[in-house]
Amino acid sequence: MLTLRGLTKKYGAKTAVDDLSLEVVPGRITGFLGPNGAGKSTTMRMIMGLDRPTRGTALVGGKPYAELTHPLRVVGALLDARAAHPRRTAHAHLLAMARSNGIPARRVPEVLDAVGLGEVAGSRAGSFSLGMAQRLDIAAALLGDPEVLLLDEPVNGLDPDGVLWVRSFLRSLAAEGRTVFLSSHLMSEMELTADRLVVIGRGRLLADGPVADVVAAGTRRTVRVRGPEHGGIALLADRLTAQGAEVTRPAPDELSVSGVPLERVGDLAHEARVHLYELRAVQASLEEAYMRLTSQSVEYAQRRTDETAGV
Ligand SMILES: Nc1ncnc2c1ncn2[C@@H]1O[C@H](COP(=O)(O)OP(=O)(O)OP(=O)(O)O)[C@@H](O)[C@H]1O
Repeated sequence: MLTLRGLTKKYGAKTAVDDLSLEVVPGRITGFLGPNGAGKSTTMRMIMGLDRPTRGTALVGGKPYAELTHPLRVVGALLDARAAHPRRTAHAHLLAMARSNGIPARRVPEVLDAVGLGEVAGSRAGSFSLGMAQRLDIAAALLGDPEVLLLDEPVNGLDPDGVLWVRSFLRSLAAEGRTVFLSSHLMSEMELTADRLVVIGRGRLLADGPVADVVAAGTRRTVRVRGPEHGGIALLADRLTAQGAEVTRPAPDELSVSGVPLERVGDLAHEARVHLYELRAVQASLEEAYMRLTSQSVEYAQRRTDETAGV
């Protein structure tokens, strides 16, 4: 369990993390989303005792990190990619970590096998591909068999096989009852991986809950309608607008309707004697919800404009 209470970090006049309170529960993968500069890394650093909060607390398994007797046995983290020295073998890297943290040496082959690196234990970390290096960093995080795992952008730069492996491995760790907290910019990946989501913007909490709830809260339901291009669809658009619906016409035979339930759209079409070819509720994506939730919180508005221009 990870508990943040009123967690705040100021750098001079800049508030990087602003009164953040949340609980990250065991047995689930909780995704940590936010635009650049939202405060994700600062939050993770405070949890790991690498940065001191200006106010508030971050508790890991009920205690601040600094008060943990054997921190690696409580929380494992992947904050910087390629943490191992390139000349060290995977085995030697983990053994050094185990020794300096009072962890039995037998854990080293165990975690190497768990991440699928057992056969290359004697190879130098510098010869590893990005995917293998990522597995080694995850093995290091698992060394103390911790109940809490913290991962900052764990699939950054990985190929599809690597992404799939990380996703299923994290799922198995959550299924063992561990608390898995991971940040990512890849919203589509979060939608597939996370059970719960915490969204922040400008250091403040914007949403916290199951993925489906966050999507529902961040988007408006839309109804897609297709009908006869000439006459019918325009008539229906007028009727819908008169009922207070927000209507756009993405194609000559198509309407996108919000603010009116799907059933009402069907009834209005019937009353207006407009034949419909299609009437369906459009499933909003996490991406859409995220853009809406964070639209007021991006640090560099130009960056968001650039990002969306290509969509
Ligand atoms: N050491 C520091 N000194 C001053 N300002 C800092 C420092 N570290 C972070 N900040 C600022 O705090 C804010 C939050 O930064 P942080 O790196 O936590 O965001 P993030 O959500 O991890 O962003 P990204 O996704 O870009 O890594 C930013 O405005 C950043 O410029």
